[in-house]
Parts: sequence; C-alpha cells; structure tokens
Amino acid sequence: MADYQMILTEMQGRVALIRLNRPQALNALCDQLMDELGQALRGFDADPEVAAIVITGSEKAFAAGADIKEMQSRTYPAVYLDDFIGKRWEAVTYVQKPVIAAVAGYALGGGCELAMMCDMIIAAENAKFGQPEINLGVIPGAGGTQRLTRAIGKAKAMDLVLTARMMDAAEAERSGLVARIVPTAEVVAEAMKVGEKIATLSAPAVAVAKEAVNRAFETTLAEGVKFERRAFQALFATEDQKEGMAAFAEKRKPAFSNR
Ligand SMILES: CC(C)(O)CC(=O)SCCNC(=O)CCNC(=O)[C@H](O)C(C)(C)COP(=O)(O)OP(=O)(O)OC[C@H]1O[C@@H](n2cnc3c(N)ncnc32)[C@H](O)[C@@H]1OP(=O)(O)O
Repeated sequence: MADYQMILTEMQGRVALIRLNRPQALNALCDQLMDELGQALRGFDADPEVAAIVITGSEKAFAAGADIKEMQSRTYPAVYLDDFIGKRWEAVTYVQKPVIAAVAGYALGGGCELAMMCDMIIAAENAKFGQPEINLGVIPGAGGTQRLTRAIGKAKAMDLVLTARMMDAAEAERSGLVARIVPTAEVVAEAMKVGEKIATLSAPAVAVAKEAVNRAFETTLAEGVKFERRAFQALFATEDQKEGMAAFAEKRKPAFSNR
C-alpha cells in the first residue's frame, strides 16, 4: 500500500472536488485509489453541505484504466471470489447527488468506464476516450461494453472496443458521450460551475431528476414514463415545489429549503 493519498479532496462552496492523484502512473486505478475514491464519495453523499461532486484527474490523464501491473498476475479464482471490479468500482453508481466527470487527457479502459458511471462528462479539448482492453487480451470489465454502447451506439462502440481506437473530444461530443467541450485549462472550473448551478436548485428535485434520467437506461419506455410521472407527482409533496412555483408567479428568485 502506497504511503500517500491517491485522491485529494476539497470543497468549493457546496461542490466537492475529488482529484485523482497518481500522476506518475497516469492515475491508473489501483485498489487503494478505488477504495479511497469510494470512501470519499460515500462521505460527500452523506454530507448535507454537499450539493454536487466533481471527479477529475490531471491535464495528461483523467485515468489510464485499471492498474495493469497490479492485476496482471491475479488468478481466476481470486478475481471471481473478490468480484474484481464489482464492489470496489461501483461506488459512484450508488451516489444520490449529481457526479460530474471533468476529463482531460486520457480516459482509457477503466478511466473511460469511471467517467461513464458519472452523471455527466465535461471534456477538455485534449481528452481522449477509449476501451483498449482488447490489446491486453481481455475486454472491458467495469461496464464499458454496456455504457459505451448505450451512450454512442453499437457501430462506434464496436469500433472502439474491437480495435482499441481512441476517440478525441470532438468525436466524443458528436457521438453523445460528453456534454460539453471546453479549453483544457478550464475543464475543472467549468465542471465546478455546473455543480454550483445545481447547488442553487432544490436538492430533492435534483436527486429525483437524476434517478429518473438514469431509469431510462434500466427499463422500458412505458415503465420509465410511468416512473417519471409518479416522481413528478411526488415532488408536489415538497415545500420546494410550492416555493419554486410561487417565486415564478411573483417574479422573484426561488429560495429553496431542500424540503
Ligand atoms: C477496468 C477494466 C476491467 O476495464 C480493465 C482496464 O482498465 S485495463 C487498462 C486499460 N488501459 C490501457 O490499456 C492503457 C494503458 N496505458 C497506455 O496505453 C499508455 O500509458 C498511454 C497511451 C495512456 C500513455 O502513454 P505514454 O504517454 O507513453 O505514457 P507511459 O510511459 O505509457 O505511462 C506513464 C507511466 O504510467 C504507467 N501506466 C500507464 N497506464 C497504466 C495502467 N493502466 N496501469 C498501470 N500503469 C500504467 C506506465 O507504465 C508508466 O509508468 P512506468 O512504467 O514508467 O513506471
């Protein structure tokens, strides 16, 4: 176990910033880093002062994938019994608050998969996305074949997964993988700005909105629309719905209480 923190965290207003901090290995996602990330995510999710979370890496690499050197000698029984990739990696998918990936440089293999587990990807102009696991004699193991295909469609997902080709930021935006592209030096600031905007809104409405959009990936259209309608109706039980609509009618800014 390395004797330094592999993630750094800070708060800016009500937005938590998590920076992957293993630059010498291009933020390769080893067990220690993923454990620290999971712990930070659970802490921020439970903290009522936090409205949104941003995950970023360095200018050169968001993350160059799972740590190949750490996993290369693992055996089938070990990875099976440890459910390797499963529990340790999925922490971000259990977070109720919005999680934004601010991606500069390489987001490869598990790095791309981690970004795709987030709710939104903001890409720097120098970002490069790919699932090059085929070069290593394996396939993506943290949702890459599934989330990438849902995000960019079968044709491009097959192209990336079968050939290990990388996609630049412009292609990733055209393909629907990323929400916005910004100059590389501004990617974290832009993601923090998105988080700050979210922090001004009603926390229950934000959480329900995130859940409803994510439901689109898990269910049929009919079930998803029914879920959305019930969730929409349920928000009429919040004080924030009364405040938001009163503020509109009275031509003033809403003051949400998150209740
Ligand atoms: C999660 C799963 C299940 O889906 C599995 C995976 O994620 S498997 C990993 C998929 N990712 C890759 O295959 C990418 C591997 N990295 C590269 O191809 C290159 O490093 C690069 C193209 C991203 C950058 O190349 P370059 O600029 O030439 O830098 P390097 O000298 O190659 O790297 C610097 C330093 O970082 C170490 N490194 C990079 N990636 C990893 C990694 N995934 N695991 C472990 N270590 C990594 C690299 O070995 C270098 O360290 P030193 O050898 O110099 O100590």
